[in-house]
Amino acid sequence: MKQFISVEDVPSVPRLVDIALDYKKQPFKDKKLGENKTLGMIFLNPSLRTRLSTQVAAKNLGMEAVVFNIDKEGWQLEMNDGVIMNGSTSEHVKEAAAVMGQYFDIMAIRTFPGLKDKEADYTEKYINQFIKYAGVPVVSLESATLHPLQSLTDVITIKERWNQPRRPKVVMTWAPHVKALPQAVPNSFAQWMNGWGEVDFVITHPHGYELDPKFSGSAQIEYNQDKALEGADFVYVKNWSNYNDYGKITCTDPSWMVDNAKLRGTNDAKIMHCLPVRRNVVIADEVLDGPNSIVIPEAGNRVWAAQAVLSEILKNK
Ligand SMILES: CCC[C@H](NC(C)=O)C(=O)O
Ligand SMILES: NC(=O)OP(=O)(O)O
Repeated sequence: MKQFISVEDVPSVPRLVDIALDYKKQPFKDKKLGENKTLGMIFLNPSLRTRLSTQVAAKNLGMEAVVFNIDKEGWQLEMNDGVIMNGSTSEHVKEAAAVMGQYFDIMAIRTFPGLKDKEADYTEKYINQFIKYAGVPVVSLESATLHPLQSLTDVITIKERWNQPRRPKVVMTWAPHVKALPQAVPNSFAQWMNGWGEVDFVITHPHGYELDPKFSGSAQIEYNQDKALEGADFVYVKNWSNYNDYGKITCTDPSWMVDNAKLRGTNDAKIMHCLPVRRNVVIADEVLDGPNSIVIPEAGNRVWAAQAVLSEILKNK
């Protein structure tokens, strides 16, 4: 694997999931693989899980992880090529990315969307500039439209819990939020559920909240949340801002919040969320504190997902 930006960078999802589950059983079996190698982790946005789990994964492989909050600690970056830099930007991404490529063997970067310019976000302008100039493999820590480490984690979490011969019904449901959030996590979850191909996948959301069809793909779309949740084995809860009316919040209906009553029609479904979650806005306390929530072990699996990705890139170097 040369980079990890999307499910399209993964030759075999089942094989990568097995590698991750093997690391979960034997975390230190490849602790020399990354010896004398350095992972640079560049953040343009906040993070808890991605930052900490990827650092632990690097350590498990013997790698040194260097974390840089470039939005707070670095120079203001110019992302547009060919401009006269006489404004507020002090350094061009051409130099910044190339210099960091001199220091690191692998670069990992988080670049949230601006949610203003749909074209800039959906052409992945920012992360593609880093890929173009870094000169080393790049791992996405969540880009404008995708979050592949989270989605690999979610596949791992479903795979390790499902032991019935039939395909599980997995339902991703929109839920309200007080801020306009990216579509990256739901885009990515849909892309991986479709790419993995081992589940019956349904997406439910209010009218107008359709995701980019290139990500929702073959998923069944159901606008009636209760109908969608009938018989669900896994419920993946996530808010996202409107893709069609780009970056806007066009629905604030609190009845989309997931509570125990909402889950009555499911097949005793396990509840998933990438975190951070707004309690009692997105998911009710009674669900998050109940026996069916697996959001904490789901977050724990972030380490094994990152370790599998880093090891596959190191083996390719
Ligand atoms: C992993 C989630 C990161 C981000 N969440 C927030 C709150 O910005 C999102 O919804 O994409
Ligand atoms: N799920 C996830 O990526 O969490 P952070 O934004 O805290 O890294």
